Amino acid sequence: MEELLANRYQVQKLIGKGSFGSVYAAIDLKTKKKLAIKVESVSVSPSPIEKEILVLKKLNGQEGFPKLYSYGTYQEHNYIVMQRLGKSLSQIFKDFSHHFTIAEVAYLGWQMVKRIENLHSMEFVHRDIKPSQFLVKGKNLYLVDFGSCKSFIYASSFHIPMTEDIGFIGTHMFASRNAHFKMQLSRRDDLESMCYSLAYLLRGDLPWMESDSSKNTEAKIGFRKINYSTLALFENFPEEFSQVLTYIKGLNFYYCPDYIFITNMFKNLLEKYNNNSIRLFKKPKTTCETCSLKTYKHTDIKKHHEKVRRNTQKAENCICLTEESSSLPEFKNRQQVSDKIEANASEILIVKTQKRISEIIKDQEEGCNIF
Ligand SMILES: Nc1ncnc2c1ncn2[C@@H]1O[C@H](COP(=O)(O)OP(=O)(O)OP(=O)(O)O)[C@@H](O)[C@H]1O
Repeated sequence: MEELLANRYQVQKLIGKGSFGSVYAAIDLKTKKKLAIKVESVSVSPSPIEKEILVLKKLNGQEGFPKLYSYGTYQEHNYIVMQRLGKSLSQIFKDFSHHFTIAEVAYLGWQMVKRIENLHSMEFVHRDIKPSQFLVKGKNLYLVDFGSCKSFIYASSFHIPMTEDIGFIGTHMFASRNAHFKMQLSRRDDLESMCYSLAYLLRGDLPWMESDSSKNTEAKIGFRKINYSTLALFENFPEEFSQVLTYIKGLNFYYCPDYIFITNMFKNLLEKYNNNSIRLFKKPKTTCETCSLKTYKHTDIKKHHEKVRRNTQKAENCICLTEESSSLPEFKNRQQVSDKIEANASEILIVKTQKRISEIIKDQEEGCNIF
């Protein structure tokens, strides 16, 4: 990948890799805007990027979808220049040690339905809904990756027919049951995958995934998914989640889902559970396992350790080692200083005692009296 694309976009670093392409952070030298550039080889056919351009153009930067700035072909690669967004839900879920509250998942459900409804209103089905396709920026959730999209309307007003044997489309873990049957997918399937994404964010796993990856073939996962009951999937969680999935599972291939019904279910849940406790859009404080500071705000652990190292050096070089010391204005963590003093003091005591004992033994050997 060249560092300067189309004489305007300065490519900075790789931020994500998908099955077909790579996504780079970049900067527009003209406007100074922070951008993301998705790149894929021209040899990929049919080209997911071409489909993505078509969908992004139609979405036209609506709330919750990345803005499209430019696209083209450059040195055997197709590329899209778009708005740069933040972390994906799967990355944030990891940052929160795979634990979201019910209010957080209900909030995400509410936002996800809005995005999916919006995409459907443009006559596209996404066909690969999963947590990593939702990116956060500011207080908004964005839906990305439109390479698997399909228009479900043809000749201006006809719904595509329900055909079979179209091949598997999507991601095994989150795909709808119809996807495992290789059936043509419609609006209901995006919503089914959304429910599996929410189940994953509530539970931290999905029951059809085995730890032994050889057991996770498309057919085996499909079989387990079909036989797993909706109630069992959301056992121990508010019934609204299973009610939504039961409703979606009952939808006809051609049917326009009742998005308001689904949205209201999540809104009700938000009212029941404390919706002030949503942490998703704040930077998490994480427990650091490798050093003495309990929490850190830096998302970059290297930066965090560098700071701890600098602070520790200051403590070691300090002359006045008392907790109240005013000679350490820049050293914020006084507790750490006092812990260090205690550790140093007991070490000195041990050395002194050992020295004294060896002196006593020496004196005894030389026949001195000890009082
Ligand atoms: N606009 C963006 N801003 C910031 N990061 C992005 C953006 N678009 C995508 N990414 C990051 O790049 C990763 C890969 O992007 P994307 O999913 O679009 O690629 P893909 O090749 O279509 O992936 P796959 O086929 O595996 O779903 C995403 O998970 C996300 O972390």
